[in-house]
Amino acid sequence: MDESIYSSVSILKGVAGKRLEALNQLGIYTVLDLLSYYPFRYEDLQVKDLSDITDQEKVTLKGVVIADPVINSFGYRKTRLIFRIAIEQDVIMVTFFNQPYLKGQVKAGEEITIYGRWDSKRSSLAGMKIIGSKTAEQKEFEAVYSVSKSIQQKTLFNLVTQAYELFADQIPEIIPVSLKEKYRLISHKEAVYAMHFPTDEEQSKQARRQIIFEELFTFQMKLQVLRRQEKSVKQGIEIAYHVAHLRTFIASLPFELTAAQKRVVNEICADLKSPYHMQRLLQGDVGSGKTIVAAIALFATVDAGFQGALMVPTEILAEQHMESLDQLFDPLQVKVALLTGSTKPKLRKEILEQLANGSLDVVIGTHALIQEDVQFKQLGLVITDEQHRFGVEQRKILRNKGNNPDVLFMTATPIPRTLAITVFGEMDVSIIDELPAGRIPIETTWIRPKMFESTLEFIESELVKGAQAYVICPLIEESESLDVKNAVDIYEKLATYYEGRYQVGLLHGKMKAAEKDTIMQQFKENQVQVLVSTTVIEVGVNVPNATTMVIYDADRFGLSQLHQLRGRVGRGSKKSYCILVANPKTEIGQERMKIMTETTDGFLLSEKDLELRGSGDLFGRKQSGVPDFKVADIVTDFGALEAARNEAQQLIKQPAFFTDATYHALRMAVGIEDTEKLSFD
Ligand SMILES: Nc1ncnc2c1ncn2[C@@H]1O[C@H](COP(=O)(O)OP(=O)(O)OP(=O)(O)O)[C@@H](O)[C@H]1O
Repeated sequence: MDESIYSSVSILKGVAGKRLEALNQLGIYTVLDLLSYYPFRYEDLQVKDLSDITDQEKVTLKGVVIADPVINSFGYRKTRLIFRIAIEQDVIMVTFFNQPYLKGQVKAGEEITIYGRWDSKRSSLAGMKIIGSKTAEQKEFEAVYSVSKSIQQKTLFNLVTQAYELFADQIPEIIPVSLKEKYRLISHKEAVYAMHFPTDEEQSKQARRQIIFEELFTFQMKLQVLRRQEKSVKQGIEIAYHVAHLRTFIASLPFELTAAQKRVVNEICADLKSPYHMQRLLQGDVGSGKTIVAAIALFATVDAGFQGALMVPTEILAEQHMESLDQLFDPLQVKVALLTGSTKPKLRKEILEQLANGSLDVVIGTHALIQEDVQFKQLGLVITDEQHRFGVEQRKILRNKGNNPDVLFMTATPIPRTLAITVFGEMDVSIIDELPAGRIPIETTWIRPKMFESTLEFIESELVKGAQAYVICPLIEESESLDVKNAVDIYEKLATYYEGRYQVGLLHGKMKAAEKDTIMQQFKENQVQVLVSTTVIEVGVNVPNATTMVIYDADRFGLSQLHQLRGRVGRGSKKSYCILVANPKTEIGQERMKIMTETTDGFLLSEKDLELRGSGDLFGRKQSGVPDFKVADIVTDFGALEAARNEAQQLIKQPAFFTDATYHALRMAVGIEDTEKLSFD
């Protein structure tokens, strides 16, 4: 018989047609899916003492039936089954509406356990179900499933029961015995049983522990397998740079690298030199100095005779990187070019030719880099900045442009460790966890919109000292053109206010690229002192002379985004300020503002963001590939996540730990076709 736990649920009795459809809608296709469809909560059926319960609480009470019940009819075909029970010295009334058939279970002199809603004024219980009598076995917990209109709790529960009875022995055990012992985990079979049919709280806790670990472990194994495949199937490029050249280059920089920068440079360079394909995520808080690390990696690549590409999400950022890299590379005869959507056709053609014949060493650009006609002679390294803004597909296209070049992803959004491990688990991670010396922490204040006028004076007190300021405009959800209107209004207001003393500039997404460049350039050169902008400047912009950041509607941004915006100031040696203008209506909104004023630690903020908003909101769950675990939660189960990751990393090197059965279970869970080989070597 080839019916198995991996077969369609339709092999169960009573599953066909509409019911099958309803199950499918809940994501239940196979018997295993059904058994893994866990209750989202349990009804506590533990018997309570009368002295411990409050009015309208749902409780379980146990007593002795005083006399046989009576049935009253009322209204149209409505009935009331009424009886009294004695609970020690007390007597209470119990009423069941419209369930006259229960009469047979209620017998004078017998013990009975009833679940219902307590009415303390009347000393009565509105019965919901009889959970223990002479004829019914008593449970302390009852599973509650999230169901749809087309399928009922009871039906689902009965199907789960049927599936368990038939297929319990086939419930896959993925976790090797050695790990189970180490983490004192029960078997998956026991866990599945206890998830659906727990008899006490302890059992249900043990079950959750097992399921959480199993989910996280399976996911981490999957990442490890993918990564192994990537490493073994595709050999990377060996970038054999000259250490002495690299040292000279680093020594020529205008500043000494921080210890953290040195560490990540070492990590990246070791990867470049190895014949493996590098997939590394470089994480660093705003202003921590990632650009220079990218520059060093690009230099090493060029030194070894390869080309490098740096892909960024906005033209403004591309321009900015072009400028700073050109300054560094020009004296060394490293040729750099900028390629964006607004590069003129003639220049574009030239750049493409030079990339193809190898006379251009480094190209910096936006998504224009991934167009089909862009070909490289010897692409060795691809760096993508702010990688979560690019889709996976776009990254792949760029990667495929060479002979499997090394890849470095940079992100200024401090991804919480929890997320980094889950989402980017297949990558190596380098972290810059230190800011260059001499930075003064940014002072953040939160004001109400009506106090905005006073900020104008404050800004001026900074302008007087020769510094510059950003003003980020209110957000309009529905329409970018309304955002622009807001920006224009504020721009006009400020331009009038500072007229004759300071120049105010305006920047928004609807402007042409050339206009944006001009205004950015003017701001960089301090010809414009106050830049009014929509959020287009959010990522990467580096004007160290700017010391004030005013953010309108601050409560409508996530903490990570606010931190990004705030990170545009405090990039030099001058003291900087951030003013949040907001009138949050919700408590969470207020808490967010408060947290912002209390810390400038980007990692802490993004952890908080995750707590307050949930991981889905941080990058958009679908895009980020944050897996939808059934029970595990990457924030609260962080400890288990780390353990699972470490174990997966070890185990992938020691396949002997897997028995045929666990190996098969893992293969099924990871979703690897039979024809593919799980690569362990
Ligand atoms: N080791 C260092 N010592 C002093 N200044 C440094 C050092 N490293 C970088 N800087 C300077 O710090 C500023 C911020 O660096 P950079 O623009 O690379 O930050 P970033 O990590 O890209 O930040 P963001 O993600 O916000 O763009 C720049 O002006 C840069 O020249």
